[in-house]
Amino acid sequence: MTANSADAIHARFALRLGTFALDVDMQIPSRGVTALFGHSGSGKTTLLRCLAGLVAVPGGYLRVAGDVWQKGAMVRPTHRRPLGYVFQEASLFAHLSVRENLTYGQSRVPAAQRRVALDTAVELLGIGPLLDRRPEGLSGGERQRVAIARALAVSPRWLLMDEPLASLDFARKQEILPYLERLHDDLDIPVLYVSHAPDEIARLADHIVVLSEGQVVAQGDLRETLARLDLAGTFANDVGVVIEAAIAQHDDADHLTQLSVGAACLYVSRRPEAIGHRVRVRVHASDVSLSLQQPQGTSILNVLPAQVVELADSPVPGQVLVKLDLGQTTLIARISARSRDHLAVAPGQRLWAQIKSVALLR
Ligand SMILES: Nc1ncnc2c1ncn2[C@@H]1O[C@H](COP(=O)(O)OP(=O)(O)OP(=O)(O)O)[C@@H](O)[C@H]1O
Repeated sequence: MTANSADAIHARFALRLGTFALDVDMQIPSRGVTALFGHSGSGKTTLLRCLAGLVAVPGGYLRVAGDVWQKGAMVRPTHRRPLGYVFQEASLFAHLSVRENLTYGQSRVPAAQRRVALDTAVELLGIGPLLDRRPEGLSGGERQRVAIARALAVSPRWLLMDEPLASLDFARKQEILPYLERLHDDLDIPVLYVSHAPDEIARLADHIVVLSEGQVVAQGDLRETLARLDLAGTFANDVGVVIEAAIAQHDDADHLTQLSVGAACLYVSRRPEAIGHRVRVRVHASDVSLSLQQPQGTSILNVLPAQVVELADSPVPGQVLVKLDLGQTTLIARISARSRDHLAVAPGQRLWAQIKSVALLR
């Protein structure tokens, strides 16, 4: 399904809050995870509040999977929108157990409209052992998993997640991300996932909407959008691509996994998935360097033949971004302007891209 199909989610809102103006027209697929990306103050939470019906926007329009939630004078109130909403901080009822928090949410949904069984939500988020505990005794990561399960328990037609990992430290984030990936793989509920962490987005999303100063500056397929050099200013120091590849071979002795990317291969840290499984790898532009000849005697494991597609200035002075075609995938390299001149890098040129091994051995 594409973002333009009749079944897509379509939202159009324009409003002013003090000096801030939101003016958004977004169409996203009604399957998979869409990232809503933008810097602090770009309007992400305001847009989510419009979608949830928490902000009155006269003249707004919202259609979710063929169902119109707002049009003209018709505005469906928040409590009648089949939505799950997960906030930065889990807002659970402190006086109720985890189980009661979940059943409270579900009891608001008529039995005939329940599409997600409580057991499924509990199992997907791995919170079975926590059911009889009170929120106060849970870690931040556990609380957030319960909040996500509670949002699922209302059988939403759409799940809005507003930086659900923002309040967690790195270790807790790593603990929750696999559960979010499971939602992505196992549930047929579209998710709008707000984040300003490109690495998180790269792991979870299929589609992206980029907001800047209240306006949509890009929307589309995640991999194509991350590879756009004209958006480099938005991603600043985090410019990089997402490569989707199949697991070709494991090398247990060296703790490596070989991925096949078209005709080329890429070494990454030993992955747990089986051979043939498709995985995503994010490659930061700052971890890619260029060489005119095939490097010999180098410690770099990943050296791939590439062709220059285009060049653009980097947001960092004195550096440039080079978009490279690897056959079935794209890379971006960030090199110094001096190296560009020294190597005379130009569109159409064939050269070698080297990806710093440690970058992929995390
Ligand atoms: N009720 C309000 N009155 C006036 N200005 C507001 C109001 N609500 C939000 N704003 C302003 O609107 C802008 C967008 O805020 P919003 O919270 O949507 O941004 P955000 O992208 O979610 O930011 P963050 O990533 O920091 O959470 C900000 O400049 C904010 O100060």
